[in-house]
Amino acid sequence: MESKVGRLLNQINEPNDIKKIDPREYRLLAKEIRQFLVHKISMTGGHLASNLGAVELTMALHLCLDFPNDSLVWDVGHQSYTHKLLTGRKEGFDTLRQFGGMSGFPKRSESNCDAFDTGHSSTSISLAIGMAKARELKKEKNNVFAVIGDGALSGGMAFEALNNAARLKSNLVIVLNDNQMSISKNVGGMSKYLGNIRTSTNYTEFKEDVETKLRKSHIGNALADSIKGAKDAVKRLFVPGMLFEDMGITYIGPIDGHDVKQMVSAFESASKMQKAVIVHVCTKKGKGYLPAEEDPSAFHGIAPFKPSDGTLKNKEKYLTYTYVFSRKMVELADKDEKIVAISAAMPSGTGLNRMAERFPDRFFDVGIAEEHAVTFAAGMASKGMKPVVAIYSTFFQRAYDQILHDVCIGRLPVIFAVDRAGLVGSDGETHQGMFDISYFNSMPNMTVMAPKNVLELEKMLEFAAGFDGPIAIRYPRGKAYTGLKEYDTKIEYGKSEKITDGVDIALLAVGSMVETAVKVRKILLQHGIDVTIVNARFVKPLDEEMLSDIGRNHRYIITMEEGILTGGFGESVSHWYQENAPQMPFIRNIALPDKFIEHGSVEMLKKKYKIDAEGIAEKIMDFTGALYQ
Ligand SMILES: Cc1ncc(C[n+]2csc(CCOP(=O)(O)OP(=O)(O)O)c2C)c(N)n1
Ligand SMILES: CC(=O)[C@@H](O)[C@H](O)COP(=O)(O)O
Ligand SMILES: [Mg+2]
Repeated sequence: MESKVGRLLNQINEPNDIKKIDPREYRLLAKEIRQFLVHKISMTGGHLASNLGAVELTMALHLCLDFPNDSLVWDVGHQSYTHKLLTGRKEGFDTLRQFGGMSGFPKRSESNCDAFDTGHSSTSISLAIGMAKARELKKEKNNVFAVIGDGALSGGMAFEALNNAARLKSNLVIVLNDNQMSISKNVGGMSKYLGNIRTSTNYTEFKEDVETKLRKSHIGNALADSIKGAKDAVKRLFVPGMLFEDMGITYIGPIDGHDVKQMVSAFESASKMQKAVIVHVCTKKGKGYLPAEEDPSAFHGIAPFKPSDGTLKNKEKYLTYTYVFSRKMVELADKDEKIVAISAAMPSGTGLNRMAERFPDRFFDVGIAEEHAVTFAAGMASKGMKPVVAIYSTFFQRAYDQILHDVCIGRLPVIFAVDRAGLVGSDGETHQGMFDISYFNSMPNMTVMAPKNVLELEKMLEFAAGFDGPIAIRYPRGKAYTGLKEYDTKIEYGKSEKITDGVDIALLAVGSMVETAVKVRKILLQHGIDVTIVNARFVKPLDEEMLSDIGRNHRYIITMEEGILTGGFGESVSHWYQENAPQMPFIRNIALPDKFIEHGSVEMLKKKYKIDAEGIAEKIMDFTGALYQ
């Protein structure tokens, strides 16, 4: 693959510049874009495969739309790289997903051609309906297009939106980018339906052909009308997209999503109809780069790699919490046949693929449907099963009410494996796992735990498997902590673990923050300050005996958590002392600020927000300054 910006891409520096390109050169332009994407993403990492698949689709959209007047909503937004390129953001690719650099998702702050900031799945149709309605009310004239993948179409919100879209009286074009893939293979009834459409006759051509030919022929209109009636009755047998048509949404397709000309003509026709129209385009995830075509899941979100063969540049192997979780799940499931596992379209991201291989009948991928995943688990738990729902912290946000209403009220034994809890890094503000402590903490009947290291994750999973009630275990992305192995006391409900005994200052740390607390202690020791470290283990319920003890023996109490301050562990601890301590200790809560955290490496972000060891030690010295000057 060549790395330089090609001749045609070089001519595209502003929105709508693509319209100046000679149509005979579209194929070459698509090639240049792919070369550019592979080259740049090989250096920064990013969502390669989805973007390679959407090159011609994005070109066709840009040929039909007028930016920034028209609105184009990208579902999830991970496939918007070509859109960024065609709207004058070539240079941004040097800093893609890096601290201070260009985001990997659409961002209105980055360009007025980005209609909405996205990151979570299945929102595009709702957003686009909202924009179309606003356009109607404001009596404006512009196009509103949504691009949704077949994976994102498995999400409940997308179905809710389709239900609503059928009532639109003005134009809305929903482009369904069907590559038969979510991150892994796409699953479910809708995916099967789309598969059937793909393999059926192209009725769009057929329908027009039959009617036009009849009306033009000497058979005449009367016969055409009567045949049309009969045809309507039988067409359900083989007409593609009839499900959408029956709902009141016009269906066009399936169309080759790598044929710019075909797509342009479909988009132009679709944009003339005063209603919602679905244009179904079929694409290949990873198109044009063999390693990504062969393994689109691996190249969905990829770390920097060698473009020559697609192998990762950083060969360092390290243990992750996800891996430890996946291994332990299989072990637990082996011992207890009531244990089942549920994933919302992320079997490999959560490590549940191991469970899927070992116990295919007890593993369920429900698609991008976090709300359904949780209530489905509640149903199983109500019948005596022990479901483990493994979802990233950021995506569990979707299922707040299902956890609260369907699981917690009935105290059902559902285990929530909260992966990617804490800062995740380069995906940025839509993906940071910083709210889960607060939302799980707010739920009655919920137990919330966080392991300090890999061994403790295993122990917590064992504990949870034998626990009768809702329980969440949160653990972070990336390299797992393997230190402090010697601290492995039995997990007891609501009990913390003392790591070191010091004087005056106690650090009460949650999960990943125990490792940081050990580092903070080292720094403080250099200043002659020895501190007590407590591994909280449980965020909820609080270890009241420990709090009472620590409160009696320490003047300063520092809580530490990798989550937002509001509603978090620190606030619970402060509140407990307020209510229970005869004399209030000085308390400082170390947590993430009440704001959305941008993209960048986790290390940099921790430094910026002063939740790294140095930052925390500095805060502690400031806070306790009077004592130690
Ligand atoms: C609510 C939510 N759950 C999970 C994800 C993780 N996720 C990002 S992209 C993706 C697959 C999307 O598949 P599709 O829409 O078909 O797009 P493709 O990558 O195939 O182009 C998933 C599961 C997410 N972004 N949002
Ligand atoms: C776009 C999206 O939501 C996912 O692809 C996400 O980026 C995956 O994150 P991990 O890399 O942590 O699995
Ligand atoms: Mg897809």
